[in-house]
Amino acid sequence: MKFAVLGAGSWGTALAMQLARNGDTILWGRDQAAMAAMQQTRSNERYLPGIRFPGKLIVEANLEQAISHCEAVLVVCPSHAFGDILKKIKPLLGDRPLAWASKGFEPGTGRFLHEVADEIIGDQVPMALVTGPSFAKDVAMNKPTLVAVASSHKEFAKQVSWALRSDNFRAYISEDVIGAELGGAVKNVLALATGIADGMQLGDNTRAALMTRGMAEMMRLGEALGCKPETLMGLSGLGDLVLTSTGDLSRNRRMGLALGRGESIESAKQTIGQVVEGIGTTDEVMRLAKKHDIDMPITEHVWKVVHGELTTVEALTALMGRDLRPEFD
Ligand SMILES: NC(=O)C1=CN([C@@H]2O[C@H](COP(=O)(O)OP(=O)(O)OC[C@H]3O[C@@H](n4cnc5c(N)ncnc54)[C@H](O)[C@@H]3O)[C@@H](O)[C@H]2O)C=CC1
Ligand SMILES: O=C(CO)COP(=O)(O)O
Repeated sequence: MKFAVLGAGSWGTALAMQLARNGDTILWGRDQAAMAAMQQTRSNERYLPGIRFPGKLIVEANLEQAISHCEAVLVVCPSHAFGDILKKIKPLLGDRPLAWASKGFEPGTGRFLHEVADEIIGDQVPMALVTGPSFAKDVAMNKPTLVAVASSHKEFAKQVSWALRSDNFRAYISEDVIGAELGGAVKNVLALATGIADGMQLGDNTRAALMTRGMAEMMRLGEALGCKPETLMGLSGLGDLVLTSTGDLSRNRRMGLALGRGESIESAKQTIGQVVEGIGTTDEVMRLAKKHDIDMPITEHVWKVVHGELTTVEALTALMGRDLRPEFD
């Protein structure tokens, strides 16, 4: 199946490279100059410097051309741009199936991306999402990686998973779309939390505690939303939480590290220079937690730090001072 990958940031480029290891794959990005440079160097020097594209990756700066020459579309943009891109491609999509690999919620409404896709595209085409522990750089460098493909259309999930498959890449399929999306979003908030703790040099015990109790928060919210617990314990939840809470390639972790060292969000954003989904996702996870009356103290205290209501030290003191309770309710 020939994909057009829409979004030529680090993850879109890496996924297009992975698909192109198997067959012709189109990579489209909105920045004409950046696409021309990619065409010339056969690499994405801004996001994945020095890593050459496979021969079957086709760089395309024209959106209509990209879609008309593909059999399926994979959208890989920041979550805040997801709805806009879908509206733009809807008239071009025809009966091509649609996948995405963005992680997060629609800002302002807190809707899951599959809800946004359902509203804009409807049941016009099969849909799936790709998620799990996968740093773009490692995938671009062809390091062994496992992801999950979630869809209510099992056949399309299988097609995506086969299109992505290689000696160093395996994609497991799942029918739990909400669980897969929730895991990939909440782990970004928890990567901020563990990053903050590491930036404050609180040590290994603290990181393990935040990851474990953060996981408990994810599971509580997941239960309220009807997710399968095993999805959250799998690649899209725990797997991605471990990766982004411990791996310094994570932009969310690096944002947390900067906040923990006392830097401002704005200055850290400048330094990182790429999308940090966890900042906006914190608002949307809090919105969901309140709506479903779920206790999520780590998320809540990340929210307070991000919104300047507490310093990192005050947040730590407040979390450590909470009432004692059973580990499992
Ligand atoms: N980088 C990674 O390792 C991974 C990223 N993701 C997710 O993939 C999504 C994209 O992230 P990255 O590629 O890493 O971000 P990035 O910061 O590397 O690049 C973002 C790209 O999106 C483009 N973009 C922004 N608004 C757009 C719009 N309205 N229309 C078209 N293009 C637009 C930008 O021009 C830029 O090329 C995020 O949701 C992220 O959480 C998921 C797994 C791994
Ligand atoms: O989702 C990711 C890896 O699975 C990338 O994480 P960051 O967005 O924190 O870099």
